[in-house]
Amino acid sequence: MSGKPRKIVVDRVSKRFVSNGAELPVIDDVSFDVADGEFVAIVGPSGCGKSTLMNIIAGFERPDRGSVEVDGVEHRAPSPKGIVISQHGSVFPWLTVQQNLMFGLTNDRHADRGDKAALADHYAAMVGLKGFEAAYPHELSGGMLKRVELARAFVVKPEILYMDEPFSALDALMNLRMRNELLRILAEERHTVLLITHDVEEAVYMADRIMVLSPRPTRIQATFRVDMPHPRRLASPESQALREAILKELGL
Ligand SMILES: Nc1ncnc2c1ncn2[C@@H]1O[C@H](COP(=O)(O)OP(=O)(O)OP(=O)(O)O)[C@@H](O)[C@H]1O
Repeated sequence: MSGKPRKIVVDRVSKRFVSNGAELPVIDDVSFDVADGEFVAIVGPSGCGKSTLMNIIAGFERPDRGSVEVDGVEHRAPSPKGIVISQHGSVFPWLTVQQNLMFGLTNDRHADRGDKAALADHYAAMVGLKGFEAAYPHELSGGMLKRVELARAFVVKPEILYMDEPFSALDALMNLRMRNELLRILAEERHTVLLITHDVEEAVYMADRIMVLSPRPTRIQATFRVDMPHPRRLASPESQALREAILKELGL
């Protein structure tokens, strides 16, 4: 992270839930930084607390102890600097693709409706949805819907993208396409990305750094820096060695 400003600082975050009167410790003293423009992937065993950690970092959940800072300011609620893309999807079914993309654009930033529509169409084209601006979500495939979602996140130009298993509902081919789409957009527009995934190859293919979380209550078990240039080849000896090392950390 040499020289780059720190975008996100997670400092000694702990969290437990109380469920049926029993305490469930989920996050145990987790600290890490994310540099401005860095792509950090988080992998970990099922149920270890990845989504909880992401929710805390994105400001949707409060930690019991510790803090999260974004640009040096403590982050206690969701901020317009960041946008979440989750596996559940958040496209409005009653709006067209263009209307969905225009939804997050506030009036003060984008003078008139024509500007907003042009921006929406630009991002629709960017994710390969040119010609589908007037289509409704039910007229699109699952992969196209995911692309609407990606465009919807990018159109508001967030500084931080919080991605929680964003492509896990897609088939393998579409998953690969979306990874490349995302990398292409990131090469054009710099964003800081935090990605949660259970797919080790997805992390190896895209991230600058991969953190492996331990089983619950989760801690950072290992960190791997990925210095390979893009486009990466998952079949390369370097990628394979990294994948093996991460799987070993996960006990697989
Ligand atoms: N609001 C809540 N109240 C009580 N328990 C919760 C709550 N949210 C999460 N948990 C529990 O915390 C633990 C961690 O959940 P979390 O969703 O963060 O894990 P995860 O690593 O994202 O899981 P997965 O890999 O299966 O998506 C689980 O045991 C879950 O049941």
